[in-house]
Amino acid sequence: MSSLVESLEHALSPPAMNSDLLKKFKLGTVNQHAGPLIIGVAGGSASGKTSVCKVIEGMMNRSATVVALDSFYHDLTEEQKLNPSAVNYDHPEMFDFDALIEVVQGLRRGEAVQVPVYDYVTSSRVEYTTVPPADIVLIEGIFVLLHEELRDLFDLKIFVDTDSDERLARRIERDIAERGRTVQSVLTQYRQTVKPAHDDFIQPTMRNADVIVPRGVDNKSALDMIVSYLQFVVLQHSGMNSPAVSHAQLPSMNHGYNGHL
Ligand SMILES: Nc1ncnc2c1ncn2[C@@H]1O[C@H](COP(=O)(O)OP(=O)(O)O)[C@@H](O)[C@H]1O
Ligand SMILES: O=c1ccn([C@@H]2O[C@H](COP(=O)(O)O)[C@@H](O)[C@H]2O)c(=O)[nH]1
Repeated sequence: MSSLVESLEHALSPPAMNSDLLKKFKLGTVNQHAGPLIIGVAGGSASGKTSVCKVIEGMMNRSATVVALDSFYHDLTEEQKLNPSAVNYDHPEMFDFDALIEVVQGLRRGEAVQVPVYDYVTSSRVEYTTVPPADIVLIEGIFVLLHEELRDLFDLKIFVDTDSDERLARRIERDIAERGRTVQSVLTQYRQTVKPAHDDFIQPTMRNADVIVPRGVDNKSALDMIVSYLQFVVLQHSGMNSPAVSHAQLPSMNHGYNGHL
């Protein structure tokens, strides 16, 4: 145990892991509640939140599931429906946080939950899907570290920190390929709402994170450390080990992830 704590302390330079989390980790009190570990993953648009979640999900040797804040956009008003491309999708009031909190609480109780499926092309909820319970629940979205009640449900808070020029480049490619946009529409939306929201609401939530992951999935060391940490906490939580579990009992750092999705 102490060797793991020491290696985490040395490997993660501040502010990568905050001292509160390290303290809880040392005391073995990260996850005090029954049920799965709930992890919030925030970051700017196209920072790599979804990709980071998918990699963590794939590396865990326990069941894991990902729920996106974007599934919880409110329905557009009749007026907004007349011109959906003029809507500001980057304001916290656009989301139904209460519905997301209910879903997180259900998963925390070990229940299957109904989650909306959002269509970015039509900016609407198209159906619902059943998400089964899992040992690890990842909640990703631009504002997941902003909303206090939601934030308080997380056992670990991660912020994916990717340069804004790289995020814009990715957003242009992704939104044209997957979300029915043009270069011009992506640039206009970025200037009018995406960048201001990032500066005003999203970037400041980095201070609420326990762990900051620069460069997203390119940061293989950070993902290895997060997964080892989660395996350890799940083991501790499931009573398979005492808090004095030794480093040697930890799952291997090599989970077969080679840096590619
Ligand atoms: N490290 C990376 N290098 C290159 N492209 C990436 C990287 N991470 C994510 N992407 C791509 O960038 C886009 C946005 O990534 P995604 O994980 O969906 O971000 P977010 O969930 O933060 O919007 C996707 O098309 C994804 O394939
Ligand atoms: O109808 C919509 C809904 C959302 N958006 C944009 O999506 C991003 C958030 O998703 P990420 O996967 O985190 O990028 C947000 O910045 C909205 O601008 C949209 O364009 N249309």
